[in-house]
Amino acid sequence: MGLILASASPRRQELLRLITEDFTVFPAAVDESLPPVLSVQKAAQYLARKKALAVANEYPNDIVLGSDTTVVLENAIFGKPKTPEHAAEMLRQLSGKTHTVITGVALAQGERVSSFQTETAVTFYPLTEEQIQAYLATGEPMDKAGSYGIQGYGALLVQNINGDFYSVMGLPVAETARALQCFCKGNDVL
Ligand SMILES: Cc1cn([C@H]2C[C@H](O)[C@@H](COP(=O)(O)OP(=O)(O)OP(=O)(O)O)O2)c(=O)[nH]c1=O
Repeated sequence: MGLILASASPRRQELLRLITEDFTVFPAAVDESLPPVLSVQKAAQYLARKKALAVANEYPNDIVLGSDTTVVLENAIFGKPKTPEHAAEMLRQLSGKTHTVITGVALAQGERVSSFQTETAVTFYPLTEEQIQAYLATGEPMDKAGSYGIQGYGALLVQNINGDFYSVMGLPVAETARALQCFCKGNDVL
């Protein structure tokens, strides 16, 4: 029995390595559309479970970790930008406000699945159009929820966080380590 990370995210791979080097990567290819009745607060955990179960179905003997990070502002989900202008528009909306980054984490083995989510409040400085364009020019926004990376140049946008930095980056490392221990003992994670 091994551990599989069902993620194409290089950040998640980097963060999981803080827990263990002994895992393989098998990105989950799932439809990330959301049921209309699902609240935005539950979307990240819903998608984390969907990713983990999709890969667990392929590898029923292994433990599979799936995760999803969403940026939520005023009850709207900001996913990964489709174009640079879409990214700029997200950053204009996030400017000077506090949003919530929700990261869902799911562990699955066969049909067994257990999950949790963490929420971090992130406050942006008010951003000028010049700052937004300069950040876009780094290329960093394009593969990240909310069009920013707190671990990179995006650090310059952030005035304050309240919660887990690593959860914003893509994986709440300490909680995931403890969840893995619980799951491996046959218990639910939280
Ligand atoms: C908010 C924020 C997100 N991100 C990244 C983490 C995730 O890679 C991405 C959120 O998109 P996700 O859909 O959660 O993950 P992904 O598509 O990159 O990978 P996979 O679905 O295969 O697991 O945004 C950062 O790197 N830094 C940040 O500050």
